[in-house]
Parts: sequence; structure tokens; C-alpha cells
Amino acid sequence: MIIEVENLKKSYGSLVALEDLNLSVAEGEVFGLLGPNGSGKTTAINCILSLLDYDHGRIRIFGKDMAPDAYDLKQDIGVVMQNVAVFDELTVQENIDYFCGLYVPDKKRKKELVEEAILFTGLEDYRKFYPKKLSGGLLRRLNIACGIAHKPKLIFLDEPTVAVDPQSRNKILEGILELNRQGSTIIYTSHYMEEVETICSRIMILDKGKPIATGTKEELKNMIATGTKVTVEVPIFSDALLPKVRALPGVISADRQGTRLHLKSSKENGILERVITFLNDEGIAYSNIYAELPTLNDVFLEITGKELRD
Ligand SMILES: Nc1ncnc2c1ncn2[C@@H]1O[C@H](COP(=O)(O)OP(=O)(O)OP(=O)(O)O)[C@@H](O)[C@H]1O
Repeated sequence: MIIEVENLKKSYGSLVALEDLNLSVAEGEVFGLLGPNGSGKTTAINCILSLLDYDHGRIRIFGKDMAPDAYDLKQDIGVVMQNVAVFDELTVQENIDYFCGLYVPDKKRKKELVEEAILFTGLEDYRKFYPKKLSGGLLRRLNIACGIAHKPKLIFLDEPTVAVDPQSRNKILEGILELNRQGSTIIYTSHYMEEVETICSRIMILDKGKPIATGTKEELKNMIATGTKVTVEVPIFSDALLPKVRALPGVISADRQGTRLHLKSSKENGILERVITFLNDEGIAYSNIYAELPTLNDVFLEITGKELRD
């Protein structure tokens, strides 16, 4: 295992920010920590990296106990924190060169790695720019380039796409998958479920400092009762019919929002057919029916009773 965390607890004074955290991450995984703001993702990462003291727990990285002075382990770890941490007085290229140089003494090798990181994050047109001249998205890409240029075996990325434009976001996500293909194990935190679904091979969902479910996205979706979700456009629909819709076999819930009827079904098949038969039998005009599989938001909603979305 690349990371093993046993029974981790961290409090800030009387606030328990993290409790009962157990996790194992194997080599080659893109492991996602998904949770709303304040659920303990950053605290978890900072504890795992020994940047924060914790109440109790055991943390091993590459099979060895992690400690603040475990420099041999830190050598193989790259960290991209939520807050951009670069030097304003250095250019893009100089910043990457500086951070890479902390790990790679050989000048020729360092030069190659800096160049790769620039290309990899799409910063080739900005290498002489100072950070203050970069947009938010480019600044985040620079932050990532500085954290990963030395090609560490293990990379932590804490919400690297918060407040970035879609182009930079895609670049960042593609880059993370490429780093993984090149051999790095990735720990990725986010409160964007779509991102986590797209790039993570395994996901832990956190809520209020506690892990509430862990698995692949398929495993997580299989944990819940909700199967297919069906939306039907119904220009004229009386709410008096909702109890009848809810009573259809396999329907877990049904609600109308404006001209849309939203149904959640259990995992058994045939829901679309039953809904269409019902609408025809009741003489209700409808259009634009579509079905979708549950999302990680549905997993979060079913377990916690609240939406994961902001
Ligand atoms: N230094 C601190 N002192 C006191 N409380 C803190 C401190 N850092 C975090 N917290 C609290 O601990 C809890 C977990 O915060 P944390 O930043 O780990 O969550 P998060 O999931 O990373 O959220 P975000 O996405 O907003 O960064 C929150 O209630 C937060 O207010």
C-alpha cells in the first residue's frame, strides 16, 4: 500500500474536524476525497502529510511511519495545496525551477523536468510572466507545475480546480490523469462530484469529518436504493395525480417542478415502460422523456439526507 491511515482523529479545540478515518490507497490509484466545504478534506491531507498534529491515529506512507521529519518519504511526495503558494518575484519558469530544484540537484535533469512541467500544464506561452500577470486559472496551473515538476511517486492535490475557467479545469484534469498514467499515485480532494466521478478510480465520501462511504463510483451507486431517474416534460399535470405516480411499482419518489415530472426508481427494470403506460392511460400529454443513472450526489443525498451540491 502507498498510504495506510488507521483510526485518525483530529480536533481543533472542541471541534472534531476528523474522526474514524481509515483508508488504504494502493499504487496506481487516483483516490478521491469528496465532501462539502468543511467536511475535513484539507485536514485529512494535512494530517497524512504530517503538516498538522493529530489527536490519535497511525499513518504510513510507502510502508513507513510518516512524521514531520520523514524527509526520505517527502522526497517522493508532491503537494499541490488549495492556496496558491508561489513567489511573486520569480517568473513562471523560475518558480517551477526553484521548486523542482528542492528535489532534483542535477541541473541537466532539472532543466528537462521544468520544461516538461511547463508543457504539461500548458504554460509555454507564459514562461516569462510574473504570477501577478496570470489569470486565476493559469496561476493554479503554475501552482500545480511547481508541486509536480519533480515527478513524485505520490501526489496530493487539494481542490486544484476551485474557481478556474473551464479551459484550465480541463487542462488540469487531463494533466492529473496523465501524471497517473506516467506512474504517480494521486490523492485528489474536491467538492465537485462530476470531477471526482470522471477521474477517480476510488472515492471516499466525507461528511462532517467522518467517512460515510468508500468505493468505486459503481460500488457507491450500488449502495443506494435509487436506480434510474426519469424526467418527463408534462405541460399540463395535476398534482392530484402524484400519489398515483408514487404508487407505481418501482417508484421511490415523484415530484413535479414546473412542467417537469421527476421520478426516482428502485433498481428493478421497466420503469420507463410503466411511466409511459401510466401517462397514456391517464391521457396526459408528455414529451422529452429522459432517464439517467444515479450520481454521487444521489449517494450523498440518500446517506446524509442533504445535497452535496453547494
Ligand atoms: N485551523 C483551524 N482552526 C479551527 N478550525 C479549523 C481549522 N481548519 C479547519 N477548521 C475547521 O475544521 C473543519 C474541517 O475543515 P477542512 O478545511 O479540513 O474541510 P474541507 O473539507 O477541506 O473544506 P474546504 O473545502 O472548505 O477546504 C471545518 O469545520 C473547519 O472550519
